[in-house]
Amino acid sequence: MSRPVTLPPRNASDHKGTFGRVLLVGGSRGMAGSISLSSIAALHTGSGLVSSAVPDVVLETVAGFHAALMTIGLPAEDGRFSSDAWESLCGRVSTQNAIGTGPGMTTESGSVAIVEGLLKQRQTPVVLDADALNVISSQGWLDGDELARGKDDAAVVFTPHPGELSRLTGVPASDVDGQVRAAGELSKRLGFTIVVKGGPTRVVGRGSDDSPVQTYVNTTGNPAMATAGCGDVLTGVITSLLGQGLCGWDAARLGVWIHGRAGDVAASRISSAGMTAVHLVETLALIADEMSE
Ligand SMILES: NC(=O)C1=CN([C@@H]2O[C@H](COP(=O)(O)OP(=O)(O)OC[C@H]3O[C@@H](n4cnc5c(N)ncnc54)[C@H](O)[C@@H]3O)[C@@H](O)[C@H]2O)[C@@H](O)CC1
Ligand SMILES: Nc1ncnc2c1ncn2[C@@H]1O[C@H](COP(=O)(O)OP(=O)(O)O)[C@@H](O)[C@H]1O
Ligand SMILES: [Mg+2]
Repeated sequence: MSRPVTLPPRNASDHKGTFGRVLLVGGSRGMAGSISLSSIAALHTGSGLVSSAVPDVVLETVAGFHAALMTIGLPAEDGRFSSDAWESLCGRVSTQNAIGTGPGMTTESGSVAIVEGLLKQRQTPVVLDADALNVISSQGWLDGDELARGKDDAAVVFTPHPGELSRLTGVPASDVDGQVRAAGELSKRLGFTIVVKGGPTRVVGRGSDDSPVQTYVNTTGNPAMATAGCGDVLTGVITSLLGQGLCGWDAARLGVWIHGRAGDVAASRISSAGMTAVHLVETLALIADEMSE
């Protein structure tokens, strides 16, 4: 049960500001649950303040999932972000300790502008998942080195499943070793940390600017997690850990570890076939102290 890295224990003088302010951006009409799961996962892994920025047509739905969540309604069209959503969001970016985006947001023009804006800014760490990654592949933004991170830039963490990674790299989902190699090349070229999801999940990245790209193989998790929304939960976990001050490499490794551990505990308490992402996110709250010394 060895953790790849630990969080410090909480002190008596700590307050919510100590544990970071994070923002989860995504969702659409029909996929309001995805970004809600990400946001609740951030609350359940220790973030002090969590907001969800969603198309305003789903604001009440998302707010109704958890009373501790703050919600920001962004301009919407046909149930998803409209092209001016980024203009409403961009002023809030620098107020956050970390931002996660992608779950449930579709790849329409509003999402394209949000992903572009978040990649261009370099102050706030970001996690990109699901449709944020699909936007990047469809726009061909990985072809050049424009997105490359320098040593003073905030972390970028990608969390693709094999289908998304195939769209990003061209390596088919069936070629696991090839996908890990392609993720390593991407990480080396652009300085990102890349979570290659699967059984087991691998994290590819580097701990500091002068260390080589490494691969961490996660030891937790199981096939009960092969159910809708479990990846959305991971997006929120890693965003939460970045917001608590971990670097991309540490947030991704500890994130996949606690996420898989919650999956193991939930599967044994519920059942392998019957466990859902809701059980997973509830279990995270019960075991979150396992991340601390
Ligand atoms: N409750 C919700 O609102 C949910 C919304 N979701 C959203 O639904 C949208 C579509 O995402 P999906 O991931 O379902 O669709 P995708 O089309 O990205 O992924 C599904 C395909 O990817 C491949 N794939 C996925 N995992 C694989 C694996 N382990 N091995 C091999 N191939 C694999 C398969 O070809 C599969 O058909 C996203 O916006 C996503 O965030 C999902 O996250 C599920 C839950
Ligand atoms: N067989 C498995 N073994 C271990 N973990 C798994 C397995 N199947 C799925 N998972 C985990 O569940 C999550 C699924 O993510 P993803 O495909 O993005 O789901 P969704 O988009 O539906 O939320 C990943 O973190 C993955 O590692
Ligand atoms: Mg996913």
